[in-house]
Amino acid sequence: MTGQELSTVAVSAPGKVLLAGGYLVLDRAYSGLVFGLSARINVVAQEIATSEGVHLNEIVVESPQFLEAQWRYGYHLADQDGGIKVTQLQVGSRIVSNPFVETTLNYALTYIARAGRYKPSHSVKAARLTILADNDYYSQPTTTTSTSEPPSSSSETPPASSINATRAIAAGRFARFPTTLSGAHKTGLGSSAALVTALTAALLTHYLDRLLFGLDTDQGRQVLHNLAQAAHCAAQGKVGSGFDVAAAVYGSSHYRRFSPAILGQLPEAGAPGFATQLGRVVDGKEEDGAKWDTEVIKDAVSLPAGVAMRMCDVDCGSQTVGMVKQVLAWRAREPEAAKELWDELQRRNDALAKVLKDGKKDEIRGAIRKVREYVKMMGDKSGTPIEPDSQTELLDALEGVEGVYGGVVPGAGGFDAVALLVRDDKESVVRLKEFLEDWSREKGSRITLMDVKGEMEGVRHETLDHYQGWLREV
Ligand SMILES: Nc1ncnc2c1ncn2[C@@H]1O[C@H](COP(=O)(O)OP(=O)(O)OP(=O)(O)O)[C@@H](O)[C@H]1O
Ligand SMILES: C[C@@](O)(CCOP(=O)(O)O)CC(=O)O
Repeated sequence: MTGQELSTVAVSAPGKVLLAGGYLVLDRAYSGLVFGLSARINVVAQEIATSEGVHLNEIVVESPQFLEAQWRYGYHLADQDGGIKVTQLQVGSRIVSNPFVETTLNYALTYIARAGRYKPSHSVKAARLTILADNDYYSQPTTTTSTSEPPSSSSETPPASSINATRAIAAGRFARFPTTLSGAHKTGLGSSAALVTALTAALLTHYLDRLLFGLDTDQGRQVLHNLAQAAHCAAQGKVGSGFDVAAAVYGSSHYRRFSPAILGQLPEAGAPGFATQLGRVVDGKEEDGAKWDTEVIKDAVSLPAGVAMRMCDVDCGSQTVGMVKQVLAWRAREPEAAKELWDELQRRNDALAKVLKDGKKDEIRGAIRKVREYVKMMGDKSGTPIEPDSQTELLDALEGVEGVYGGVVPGAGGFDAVALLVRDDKESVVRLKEFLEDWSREKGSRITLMDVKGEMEGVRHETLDHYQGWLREV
């Protein structure tokens, strides 16, 4: 595996929205209606060329849209089957960590070294990974300029650091932000899950022979899903429902989570036995006791012709932390009442999915109202602002806009977003934008229609022409 040149590859994975099934989907007894989004995180993997006989143990990851967004890592083979472990190297005067990138490298390189039978760790060749995120992942500042030049591909400093502007440059597909990544305002489209998935897919495709891994095979997508779920859970320090990673891999689907126990036995990256255990979990073989029970039914989800799923960013500054804890605490306190509510809400969510799947446009509004009634009840009973009154008022008023079938607070709910089902034509979008401008003015808030739309497709290969000007020569 050491001699040949590795090809440059580009992949992208979509963001997510959980249209129905928030909280329920945490429990395998229930499920969620998940949409993938047109906003994608793209990753390009390139080999870093070295002079003959020189071994460079370095993986460079960068997000040229942001300031100080370059992460460089050395790597070595950890003792006692601990897998490949990366160590962040200092760039400039300080180290800014990126736990999602670092954990993904530990997990993906460990799996690759094992599957590709790389013996010494330096036979994993040096690589550069460039991350480019579609604009809707982060709120754009109110003012944007209209001239956008991607940075020079030969520049040695991270390209975005040469930008002194105080505004994002958003004219192209990929905006350049005048901030660091931590200073950017996320819109909640699942950037970390799409990033972990796209980065894992790029690494697997770049390093492994096509006979060992193919993104377009069921088996390949399963390996990617399992590996990305494991890395994402480790990076975020908890095992969530995983609907965001499933959306990044498979796109829109009816999703039932995996049993959390599947990841329970996995040692920390670098710890003794990590490599073998990770391989066992990711390959998911029944005879190894590692069978995944995730259910992803793509056929169960679609939108009627002429209907689009759109998202609004509600930028009113208030965020509620600990909502999941609060809802689950109520469920534990009042299991019977909660079960009744969960069961009925599941029926209503399924009814909405069926109306959409069957293309019954005239039943969308009624089905959404029924879902919202129970989501509101879940919030009231648990004392959690899942559909807070300000969002209820907005969603009710939106029903009065011609072309809007209805909308919900997606995912965990709260103050920061609504997802709408709308007629997919220009006139409806113009009316919707005008309505949101008037509403924002009246309420002293800022609600914007994002460009992003619901989309069926999951992870995919891309051609390099999308990234012209953003890639360095290596
Ligand atoms: N463009 C990017 N480049 C590099 N890392 C990124 C990028 N976008 C996101 N990340 C990583 O993902 C983290 C954000 O993950 P987090 O789970 O907080 O947000 P999210 O997935 O967008 O949110 P939500 O789950 O609410 O949709 C960042 O701190 C960074 O580690
Ligand atoms: C509350 C929950 O069910 C959904 C959270 O969705 P979101 O991050 O708000 O899009 C949590 C989960 O599924 O991991």
